[in-house]
Amino acid sequence: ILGGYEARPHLRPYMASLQLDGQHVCGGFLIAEQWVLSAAHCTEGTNGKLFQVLLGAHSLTEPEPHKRLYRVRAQIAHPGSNIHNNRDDLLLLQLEEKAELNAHVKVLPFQREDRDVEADTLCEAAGWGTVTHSGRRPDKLQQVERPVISRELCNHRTRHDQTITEKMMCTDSRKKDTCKGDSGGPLVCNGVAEGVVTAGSRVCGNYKKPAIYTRIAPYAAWIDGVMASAAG
Ligand SMILES: NCc1cccc(Nc2n[nH]c3ncnc(Nc4cccc(O)c4)c23)c1
Repeated sequence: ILGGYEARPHLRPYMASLQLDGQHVCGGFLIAEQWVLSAAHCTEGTNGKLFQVLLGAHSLTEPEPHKRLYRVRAQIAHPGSNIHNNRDDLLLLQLEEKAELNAHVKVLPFQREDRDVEADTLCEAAGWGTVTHSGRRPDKLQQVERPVISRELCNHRTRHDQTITEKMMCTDSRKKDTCKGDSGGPLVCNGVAEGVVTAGSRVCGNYKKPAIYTRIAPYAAWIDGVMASAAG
């Protein structure tokens, strides 16, 4: 997160850190007791290795009550996701067991009504992604508030030039923005997860390249289907 600030500890008890060999790779969030939603691009370069999912954390390194690392039973990328574009950039992770829910570990509801969030709506992104252009990684969860911008503006040829589909949304990226390692985290508007951070052009903090999110509502049926079929 560029231009943000340290989150109030455990005020975002749905936040997940997707890790490989103890290293934060991407964000994610708890959508059900045994399921985390993240971004398919997070699996690039992982050589098919399964993530471990850290829940209940504020600091990535310090011991904290309710902080727990979960093994992953299955990682299911959306069938339409691919390395060449940002379409269908969603990843479902089934935890080895149901997460122990408590004050520090909670499920975040996601939007099921497929309707655009109005431009200028203030939403929040959070994550352990880089906090400087030189790539400094924070130990503690960061957050930033960003206004939604219209798909029309985001699709302008000087911005993302007609690549933003109706299954994506954008926020202003002037100075304050999501960045490397924030992918997979939720964009929360009025307490509901409306989007999942996708890297897009990978640029951070430049107003010419607004932040892009995969809208969740268009994928509600896919998400429900995967969770139902893997249940038990
Ligand atoms: N703001 C959109 C967004 C959301 C999520 C991730 C991203 N960026 C990135 N995702 N993956 C990456 N691998 C390498 N570099 C990256 N961006 C980067 C790194 C240093 C300085 C800088 O200005 C930008 C990214 C960008």
